[in-house]
Amino acid sequence: MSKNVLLSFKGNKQIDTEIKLTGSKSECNRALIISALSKGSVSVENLSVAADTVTLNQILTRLNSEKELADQYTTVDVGPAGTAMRFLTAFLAIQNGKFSLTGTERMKQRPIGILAEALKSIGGNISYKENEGFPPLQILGPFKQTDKNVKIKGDISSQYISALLMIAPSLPLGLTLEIEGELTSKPYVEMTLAMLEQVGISNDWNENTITINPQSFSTAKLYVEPDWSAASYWYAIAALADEASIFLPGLNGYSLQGDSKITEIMANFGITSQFKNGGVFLKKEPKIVERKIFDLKECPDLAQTIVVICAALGHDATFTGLETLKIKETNRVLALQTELAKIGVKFIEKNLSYKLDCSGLHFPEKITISTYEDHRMAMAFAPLALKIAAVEIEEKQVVEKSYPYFWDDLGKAGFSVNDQG
Ligand SMILES: O=C(O)C1=C[C@@H](OP(=O)(O)O)[C@@H](O)[C@H](O)C1
Ligand SMILES: C=C(OP(=O)(O)O)C(=O)O
Repeated sequence: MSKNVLLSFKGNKQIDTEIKLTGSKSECNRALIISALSKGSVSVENLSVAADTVTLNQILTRLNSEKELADQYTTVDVGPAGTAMRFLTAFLAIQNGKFSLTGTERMKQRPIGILAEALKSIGGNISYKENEGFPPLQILGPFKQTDKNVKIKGDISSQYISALLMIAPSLPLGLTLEIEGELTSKPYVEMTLAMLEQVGISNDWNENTITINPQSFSTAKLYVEPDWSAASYWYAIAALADEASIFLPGLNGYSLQGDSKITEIMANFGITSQFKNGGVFLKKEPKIVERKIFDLKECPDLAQTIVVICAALGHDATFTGLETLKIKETNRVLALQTELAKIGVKFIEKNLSYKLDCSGLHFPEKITISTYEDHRMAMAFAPLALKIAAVEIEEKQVVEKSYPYFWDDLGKAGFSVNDQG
């Protein structure tokens, strides 16, 4: 099977297309955990085809059918899915079985200690099977809650907090979570609370403390919106094309997803977003880009998209709020630095901010982009095919994590997409 894909865009760089995006993996993975905790009273509509969601769904379905085997060890492998790892750590901690929770080699380098220790502090029986603070984990039930108060650092990953919030209503004492330090990726915590509210779970968020009392889930349907992080690549395509008119059905202006901020960010680049006919229309208007500073603390998954857009447009800029990028699917800072160097662009780290220096920007005839097991490296660099005659993206299957039909959709929009050895 071919591993790489070669992209090009022949003729005028005009994009006129309609792309139906799959559901948000963040919303789906919350919906699946909430549905499992609700013991069936909550159902999910518009499930994503993202591999991270398919994996979590399969795991939860299997766990449900194996309940009677509570004395045996169950190995649960989340692959590269960060949300599945974090959400399942909390979910499994309150089940009756014995679990070994693991993932890819990269997952074993992504920290879990903050969440595991928080769960241990309220009665969870969790230990590290290899390295202290990292997966794989051994998780043993049954769970006996010993405390309702948890302190948790907020600046490493918001997923730890979301994981705890989702189990909170099912705990005999509920939970009072005190977030220490600055909260990163805050819209994802708001998404968790909003989805819990949709199924009848109330919360009290006061400054840095969130309380959820023991409550039962109402009978409800959670509807999953298409993925705004995936939409960001279409904004990038619009930004790099000469002309663009793109319709993305199903997206709306009142999203739970923080990455919907892409509409606002891309307005700076002349890409307008008009919500009508049940979706969003992107149009490219002539515009001189003036914005020089981008703070992406609330939308870290947009970082690669926006950095590559700026680089390709030769737009020097400063980025902040990227502290968590080094512990995602790959060290995204290093990956960006290495790949941007191939077009002469520097991404310089200085005092918690990053300067993009495009003074050496050049477009070679052909470029090959490494993806480091990171779907967003592949998708963020693919739009460069509107500027460079041939763009080869390595390990094309990485996109499956969140957007399996990405290459097909590029083909639909007029890119030529050819498998390479
Ligand atoms: O809760 C979620 O669904 C996510 C939260 C974010 O992670 P961090 O909170 O670790 O930044 C984001 O990067 C990830 O893709 C999905
Ligand atoms: C960081 C991401 O995912 P996760 O943390 O869920 O692996 C992502 O999708 O960009």
